Amino acid sequence: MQQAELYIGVMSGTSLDGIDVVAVDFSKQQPTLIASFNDQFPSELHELLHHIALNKALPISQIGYATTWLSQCYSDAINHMCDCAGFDKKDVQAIGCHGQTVQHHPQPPYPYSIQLNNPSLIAAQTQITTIADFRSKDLAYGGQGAPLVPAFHHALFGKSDETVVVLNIGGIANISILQADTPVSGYDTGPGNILLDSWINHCRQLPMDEDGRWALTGTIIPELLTALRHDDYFTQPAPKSTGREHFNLDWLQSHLNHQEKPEDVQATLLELTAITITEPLQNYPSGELLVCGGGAHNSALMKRLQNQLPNWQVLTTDEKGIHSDYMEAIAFAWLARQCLKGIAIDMPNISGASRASILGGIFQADPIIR
Ligand SMILES: Nc1ncnc2c1ncn2[C@@H]1O[C@H](COP(=O)(O)OP(=O)(O)OP(=O)(O)O)[C@@H](O)[C@H]1O
Ligand SMILES: CC(=O)N[C@H]1[C@@H]2OC[C@@H](O2)[C@@H](O)[C@@H]1O[C@H](C)C(=O)O
Repeated sequence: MQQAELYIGVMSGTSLDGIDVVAVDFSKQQPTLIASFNDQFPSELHELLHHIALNKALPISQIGYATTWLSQCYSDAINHMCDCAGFDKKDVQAIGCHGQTVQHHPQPPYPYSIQLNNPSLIAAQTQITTIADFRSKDLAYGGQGAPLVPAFHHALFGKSDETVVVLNIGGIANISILQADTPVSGYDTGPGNILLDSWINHCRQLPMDEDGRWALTGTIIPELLTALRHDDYFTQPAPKSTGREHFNLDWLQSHLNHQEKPEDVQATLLELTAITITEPLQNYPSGELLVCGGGAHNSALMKRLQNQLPNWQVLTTDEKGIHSDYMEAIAFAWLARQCLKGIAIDMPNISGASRASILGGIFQADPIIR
């Protein structure tokens, strides 16, 4: 029997909705999800991370404290998943842990992308080699450092004659364009769930607009939609990447006259999200749009995507055998594997980096003391 090739992937994304952990076997043609676990952040940690991500004035000690607490949560989630799945941690080759992005600034002269993470703590608490800091090398070669998943989407789905676009709707939305005879490309289109979550949270203290139900009670405000679409990010050519430091509640409120009905603002945000995702795809006559990330559960948003791309087939990646909630975590398991094997990730057409490079830093597990 073929030996399993087990890796663990850990993702906590810009939505700040918690931690996804997966165990993946790469010994078969398609990665096989062996186990998964989703954990919420403790509410105090959630609030702290939110403050840091919004660049609110905080003593630096709070960043240290949040990093250790977060990494402890990652370790606990990994250990919990391994215990529940009942596999021996010695069989796991490595963990790929993205960390929590709190600032992403790929612009010169001093580009940086900050993910809170303590991979030494994770290696110590899990006794599994841990790989982290996946973005810095790409930034060092002049790339955006994001998005990284298009390389994985390519490895996963290959390229066919038909245009295939993989769309992740997380806090930020990003696309990967897979086309025969064309290098894989991909970039962040702009807001995914971030504005929808922020506005409903501000107005109704809810974490999300489930299935877009509140947005559906409102009416799109054309002037507001036009004003929001005027943001320079949307017309900027790729390579490009963005984050919460740009698209956030303050950004939205700077465009409001505060006479709007709140549900109309939500309807407008849903439309903005759908339009900015589909606009770049209007250049293709047809194709397959494979959606993953939490936004794939937003049925109102999914309907708008299909309406705006009438000649496309809009599906979730579940229909292609990859769990849409765990795509990013699976990608970090894959990135850990590529790093451990010393395989360079081909990013130039995606991030604008000057060369392909081996992404991630390795934090070794320690030998067993007898
Ligand atoms: N049933 C639902 N209806 C509407 N929205 C939903 C639903 N389920 C999940 N979501 C949205 O998905 C979000 C979480 O998505 P996901 O976990 O993919 O984000 P992330 O990984 O944090 O983001 P990123 O990919 O930007 O790093 C939630 O914050 C919520 O907005
Ligand atoms: C800097 C950062 O953390 N960016 C995230 C974010 O979330 C979605 C989008 O923006 C993407 O660019 C990226 O995450 C995925 C995992 C990526 O690098 O492909």
